[in-house]
Amino acid sequence: MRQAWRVADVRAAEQSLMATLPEGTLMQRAAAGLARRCALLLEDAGGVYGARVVLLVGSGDNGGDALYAGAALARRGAQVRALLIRPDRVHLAGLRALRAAGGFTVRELPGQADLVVDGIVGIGASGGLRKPAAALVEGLGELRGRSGRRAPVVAVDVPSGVAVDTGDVPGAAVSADVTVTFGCLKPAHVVGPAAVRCGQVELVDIGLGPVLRADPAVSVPDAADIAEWWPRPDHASDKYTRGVVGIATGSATYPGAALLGVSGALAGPTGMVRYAGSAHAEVVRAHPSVVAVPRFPDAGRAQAWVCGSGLGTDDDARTTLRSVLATALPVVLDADALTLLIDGKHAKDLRRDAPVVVTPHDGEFKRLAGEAPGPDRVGAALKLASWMNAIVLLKGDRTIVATPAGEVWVNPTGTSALATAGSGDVLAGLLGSLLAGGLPAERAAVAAAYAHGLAGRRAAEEGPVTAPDIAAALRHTVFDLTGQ
Ligand SMILES: NC(=O)C1=CN([C@@H]2O[C@H](COP(=O)(O)OP(=O)(O)OC[C@H]3O[C@@H](n4cnc5c(N)ncnc54)[C@H](OP(=O)(O)O)[C@@H]3O)[C@@H](O)[C@H]2O)[C@@H](O)CC1
Ligand SMILES: Nc1ncnc2c1ncn2[C@@H]1O[C@H](COP(=O)(O)OP(=O)(O)O)[C@@H](O)[C@H]1O
Repeated sequence: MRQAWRVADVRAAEQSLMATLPEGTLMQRAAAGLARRCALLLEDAGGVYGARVVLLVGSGDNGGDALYAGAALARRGAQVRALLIRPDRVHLAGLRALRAAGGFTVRELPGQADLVVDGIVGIGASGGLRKPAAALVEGLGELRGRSGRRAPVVAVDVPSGVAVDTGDVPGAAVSADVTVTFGCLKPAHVVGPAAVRCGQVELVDIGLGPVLRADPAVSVPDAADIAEWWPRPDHASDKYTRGVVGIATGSATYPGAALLGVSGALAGPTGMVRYAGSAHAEVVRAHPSVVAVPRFPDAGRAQAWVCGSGLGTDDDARTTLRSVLATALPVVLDADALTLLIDGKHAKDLRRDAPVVVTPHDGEFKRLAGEAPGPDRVGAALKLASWMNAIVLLKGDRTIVATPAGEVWVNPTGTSALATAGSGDVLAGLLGSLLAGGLPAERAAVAAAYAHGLAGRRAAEEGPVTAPDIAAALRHTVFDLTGQ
């Protein structure tokens, strides 16, 4: 698992660490790590000696990092030019170091470069990127160097122009190939459109870990977490002890939603899938192992229910939702179930002892919360989770899972291949199976999003992706993750 901290917490940790160290130590550590990564990129593209390096240098310590790293590269024979955003305000010691190493300043962006270092602004940024920096960053991706290669852009700490604590990109911003960050990750590295701007993120240890005492703003699961959490059968298991998941989705009008939810559930860890709804005949035809009945009261016992997509919003659908919520079981509410909650004004404080996971996309979120997630997706998901007293899985490129207790996870495996009709139905079914298999609701949501994203990627390797392809790829994905 990786974790990211907010700027105020990073600053506090840096202050307490700096108090124990000679002045400038942290910047030297940061710049050394930055120079090392830049040198690796240049070595891959013809060597450091003679390479043309352009530094974009803002007026704060972010610019200082860039200048010291530039000095290190100049000492290895690179031609380093620094474009100072505000020549009247620059990290003077860093500039002296660059000049002493043979680097110099320029007034305009050179026509050619083998590497660009973005040190315009780091965690001290406030608001969108201002002029003249805003105009400067637009053309960066076009710079070319030796043998016509596009110059990679290395961002110092964060790409300039992103909102560090929220991951929003309010205006012009750098798109980096590599972001070298210091001490710990920040939310912009993992969430929102900013995460995409970071490229590959490399963390340089500057000794911050032991003094970073605040709770992280977000956690990011990795494959080892998911493998550890995923329920597995053992020699004493039978189909019931592995858990039974119930699917109450789809309708005569939308049988596909039922089929997709069931196919997601079948890829999960439970020993049995039950289905209740008017698509029962189609479900059994496509998936003979499923026990399917037309009505929820006749469905038999399950350990968790999934309710919503394709269900419709008529009286029958309302009755089914009411029955599902009346159980003492964990439930996943998706799509039409969310609409029914809103129409019935029942979204606030669901007051159930067993957990509820709601899985809105942005449109559903807007209807549930009364406003779109906006630029702070993590903050918005947390607010809705607290208001509903439910776990919120806010779908998107970096799907967010937020709990009423204030924990937040961001899924790193998303792919735009998932943006296809019915993909969310597969996710809801899988999530229900993980809940029924005994995972705590927060972990079930995180694990489902993780595996769903990997399955989308895997399916995309074979061509354009539809929701059944995601469900099919889930089996292989789960095997890769868990060895079973
Ligand atoms: N602290 C540490 O121990 C360590 C810190 N380290 C490094 O320091 C960085 C933080 O440095 P920092 O605090 O000097 O802030 P920084 O990101 O350079 O920005 C401030 C400058 O930017 C300007 N500016 C602001 N917003 C702007 C905008 N929208 N558009 C344009 N300009 C804008 C602002 O101008 P002003 O608003 O004052 O006019 C001010 O001049 C951190 O990210 C890391 O790289 C590492 O060395 C490791 C140890
Ligand atoms: N651009 C994107 N990048 C990555 N994942 C996406 C993107 N757009 C949508 N997704 C994912 O695709 C799924 C779509 O779900 P949903 O909107 O409920 O679709 P449907 O209702 O058709 O099943 C979600 O898991 C969401 O996170």
